[in-house]
Amino acid sequence: MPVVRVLRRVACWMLQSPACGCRAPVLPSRFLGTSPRQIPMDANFHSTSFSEADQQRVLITGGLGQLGVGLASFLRKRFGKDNVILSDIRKPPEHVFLSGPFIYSDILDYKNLREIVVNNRITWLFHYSALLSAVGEANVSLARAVNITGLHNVLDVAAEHGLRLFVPSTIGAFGPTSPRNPTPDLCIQRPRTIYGVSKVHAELMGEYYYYRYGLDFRCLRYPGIISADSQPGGGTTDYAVQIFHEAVKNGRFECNLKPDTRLPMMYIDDCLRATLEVMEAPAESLSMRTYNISAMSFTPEELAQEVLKHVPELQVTYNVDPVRQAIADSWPMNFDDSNARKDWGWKHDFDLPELVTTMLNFHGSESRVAQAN
Ligand SMILES: NC(=O)c1ccc[n+]([C@@H]2O[C@H](COP(=O)([O-])OP(=O)(O)OC[C@H]3O[C@@H](n4cnc5c(N)ncnc54)[C@H](O)[C@@H]3O)[C@@H](O)[C@H]2O)c1
Ligand SMILES: C[C@@H](O)[C@H](N)C(=O)O
Repeated sequence: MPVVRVLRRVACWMLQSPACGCRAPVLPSRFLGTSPRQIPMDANFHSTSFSEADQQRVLITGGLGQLGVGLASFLRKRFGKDNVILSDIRKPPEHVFLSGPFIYSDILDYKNLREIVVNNRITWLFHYSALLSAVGEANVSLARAVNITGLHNVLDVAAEHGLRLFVPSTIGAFGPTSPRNPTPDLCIQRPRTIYGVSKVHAELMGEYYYYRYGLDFRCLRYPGIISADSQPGGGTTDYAVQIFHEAVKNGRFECNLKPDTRLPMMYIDDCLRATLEVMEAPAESLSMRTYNISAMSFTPEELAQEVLKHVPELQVTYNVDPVRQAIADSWPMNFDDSNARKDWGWKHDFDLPELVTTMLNFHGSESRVAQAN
């Protein structure tokens, strides 16, 4: 039954992971484009000169945004200061520049990216460069270039040099026709922002490179991330960071989303720990390459109520930004992350009360917290 045998081989290639052993290279060559991106026929993407036991050499792209500096400091504790290179197209502030290796890297410049990976013997790449949801809508062509063309460069470099690649996705990869409460890992994804479209593209391209070329692609869909010592880069969930700055600075906060807009959120420490955990998870524990992760879900009103317990004089008003509101209304309200919990043991530490206390403590309001308790 030769037809059945052929169909079985094709199905095996399409359905199984590269680790299954039955996926002999089905196609004769691995061309990802024209020179300089040609990948030789005999390339083996798993045969770098580094084994799992070796010291990782890490590159973070887009590292000067809300999350990258925290990620670098977290990974440096694990891999050593000099083994984690932060990169961006912006000039780093002095404390960042002095805290460990920093390098200029424009992800739109493929040769520059490849040179950095080769010269620094990079083994793991965390790809953080992006234009977020609100700024993306304000500059669609730049968002398309950075989020889509930039991703292609990163995928090709990672595949060419056998890197383990982490790309964050987002709650924004879902849209109004997705189930929103809760949103599972696998469901309809028809986002209506360029940011969301580019992130669905990233999820699919990464998974395609995994199945097609054996690229070790790992991806988490982050909720809105809340951080104390870094500013958000122009997203829809930014209000949940800004309320803390404003509460402490001047006791007033004007929210740009309606009071009952429910979105999934996470404290940055949980986000960074999840990122390292999924990167270190044994390949055989990963039943998927893209996972939802979740911690809490709240509305501006609920967040304000929790902050008011510590800063009773805080005045919150609402002045809705129609662009951000339309985006938020199309996003998940609650995120189902049961697969991450089952497969690689994901568990969050911070719920809303711990988040609020931690954020206010960081902003120097310990005295107010003490007074309120
Ligand atoms: N912050 C969140 O709440 C959140 C939630 C979900 C997913 N994510 C994802 O996590 C990643 C990091 O997010 P963030 O909040 O730090 O973003 P950010 O907007 O704060 O930072 C992005 C960085 O990318 C850099 N960048 C822009 N163009 C570049 C280019 N051509 N080459 C290299 N770098 C370039 C910018 O200079 C900036 O420092 C992004 O991919 C984002 O989509 C973030
Ligand atoms: C949710 C996330 O991807 C980002 N904070 C945004 O609002 O655009």
